[in-house]
Amino acid sequence: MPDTTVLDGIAHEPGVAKPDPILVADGVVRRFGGLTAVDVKHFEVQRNTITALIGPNGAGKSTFFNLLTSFDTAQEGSGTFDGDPLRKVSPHKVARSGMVRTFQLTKALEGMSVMDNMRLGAQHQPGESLLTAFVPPLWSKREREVTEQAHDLLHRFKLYAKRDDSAGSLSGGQRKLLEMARALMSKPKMVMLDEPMAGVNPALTESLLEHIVELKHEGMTVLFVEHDMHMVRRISDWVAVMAQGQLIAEGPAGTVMQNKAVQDAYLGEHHDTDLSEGN
Ligand SMILES: Nc1ncnc2c1ncn2[C@@H]1O[C@H](COP(=O)(O)OP(=O)(O)OP(=O)(O)O)[C@@H](O)[C@H]1O
Repeated sequence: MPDTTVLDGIAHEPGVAKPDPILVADGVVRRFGGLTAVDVKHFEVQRNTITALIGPNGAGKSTFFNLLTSFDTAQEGSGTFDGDPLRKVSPHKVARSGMVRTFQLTKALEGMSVMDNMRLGAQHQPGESLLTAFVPPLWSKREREVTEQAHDLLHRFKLYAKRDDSAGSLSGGQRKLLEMARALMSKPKMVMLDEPMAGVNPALTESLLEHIVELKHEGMTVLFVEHDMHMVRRISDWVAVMAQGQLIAEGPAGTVMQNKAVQDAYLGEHHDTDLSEGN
């Protein structure tokens, strides 16, 4: 079982240091023309915990998430993942180093079968090399391993019966499950989830929550961006709040949602989000 009590003694302050951070960002600035979308002085994600990144619309969450996953490049700043520098590394290299993010299914992926989507997810595994691709005996062994791993994950995510269906035929919730299952094909240390609950009907919500908690129990670290406060409260060990590009609060869900700066940020820009206990 992961030991999340390690966060118990940590100050509830933005940018606070953690005992064993797997991801560290320092002085990250991203501007679009005259607009500073992200200006985060310091941010650490504790290993083997579930951390939520929340904030009102336009706070800079997606931009920061893209920077952390190397899908975008900051004008200033640096970061490390598991001790290695993050800057100017391609997303594929990041995946190989053990950090993976989920993607919404694009049109091209929707046209492919569930199983082919899973195979694509295996492309950037740490052990993969050009040699494997060009030596047929190695290739077929690898192919068998990938198929086996995909079948295991599809069973676990209750998508096995759909393995030959096109990904585009799946329901909103099943797509989210496939996005997660596909990400796990790369055997990551850290999983970055972009709004895992968006478009998921209540029937599958519970199952998705359980799968995310399970990732932590298997030793992975999870960072997710989410608007659904109910989910944030249910599964997060730690919550980081952004507003106007900056990190304005950090701490356990209950604490940050009581924070005056957080309540003001939401009241100012996102009237339909209820931060109260009932949510
Ligand atoms: N490619 C871009 N070009 C110009 N401005 C951008 C770009 N991407 C983001 N922005 C701006 O940067 C700011 C932060 O946007 P971002 O999407 O990161 O916020 P967010 O917190 O993820 O919002 P939401 O919760 O609504 O998705 C916004 O003002 C947005 O308009």
